[in-house]
Amino acid sequence: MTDIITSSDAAAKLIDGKAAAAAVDAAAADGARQIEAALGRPPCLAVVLVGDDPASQVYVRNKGRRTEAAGMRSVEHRLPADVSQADVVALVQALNADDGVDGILVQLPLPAGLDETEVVQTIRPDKDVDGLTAQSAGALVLGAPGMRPCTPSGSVFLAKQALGDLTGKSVVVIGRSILVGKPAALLFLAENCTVTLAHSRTQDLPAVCRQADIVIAAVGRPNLVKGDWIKPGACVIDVGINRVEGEAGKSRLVGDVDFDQAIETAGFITPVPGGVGPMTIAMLLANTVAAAARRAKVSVPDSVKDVLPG
Ligand SMILES: Nc1nc2c(c(=O)[nH]1)N[C@@H](CN(C=O)c1ccc(C(=O)N[C@@H](CCC(=O)O)C(=O)O)cc1)CN2
Repeated sequence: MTDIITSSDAAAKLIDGKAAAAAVDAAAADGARQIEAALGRPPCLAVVLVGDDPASQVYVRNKGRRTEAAGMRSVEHRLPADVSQADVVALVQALNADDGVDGILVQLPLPAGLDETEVVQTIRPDKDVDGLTAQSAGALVLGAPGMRPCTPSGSVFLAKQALGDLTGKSVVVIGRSILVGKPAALLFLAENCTVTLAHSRTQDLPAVCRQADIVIAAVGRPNLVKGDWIKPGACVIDVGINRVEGEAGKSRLVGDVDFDQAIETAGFITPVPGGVGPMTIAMLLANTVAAAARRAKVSVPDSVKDVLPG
């Protein structure tokens, strides 16, 4: 297995999200084999893509490929951007009722005009492999079993690879989205961290960040977090994926953290691309195996339990 933590020429070690995702994909594949042996069929993930957003098309294609590579069944439903709200809801209801489907994911964002909240809340909680329904969010708040959102779960996994037990660590999460910031704060709290949830109205954000052992940057603002915002030796998990104009008119991806600065101060840092991004799909595969197991009332395979947050 490729190392997940590797050294760099600068102060910080790199957290290799691709290597970590490969390890989680392998754990999901192992779990999928066990589910297939128990049920006579592999776990099945249904993905709904509405419209033709180029990035969403890439993510959905990659989800399908990696689901199948892990030995699971992948079903894709594509709807045009001008589909009605009622038709999207009806498709989700049909997938809810389909006993052969274990997990349902609606790729976000939905095109303007569609009510994202209503669509997501239509997903049956036991098939909510994205962890975004009110029931999943409530279970996270309560510390009860349930599906956890994929990118925050991936962030916890990477932080544990770097630091081991996270108990007592001070964590600053920048960004309060439902997809990443809020669930990330709760997941790190569940790891016994002391969590600050910072956002665009936080006063003196650099000073708030400087006291963190772990910084989770999830605001969608390219290079917002500067090197002198980072406590020496801290672990920096960059969730931002921002496309910016690069040299010769070519676009390139950068995170929310100024990587070239932060790598000189941090102890550990995720790159963009190749950091948290690949973990999002890896955790989706692990959630799909867990959903299939729980629906069939068989134990969640240990390989999958080991990679999901506690
Ligand atoms: N229903 C959901 N929608 C969206 C989610 C989600 O978790 N559930 N997250 C993002 C998109 N996303 C998965 O859906 C996702 C984003 C990024 C990556 C990834 O591997 N990124 C690569 C770079 C890819 C590129 O070149 O563009 C990386 O960071 O290395 C995977 C999945 C929003 N929507």
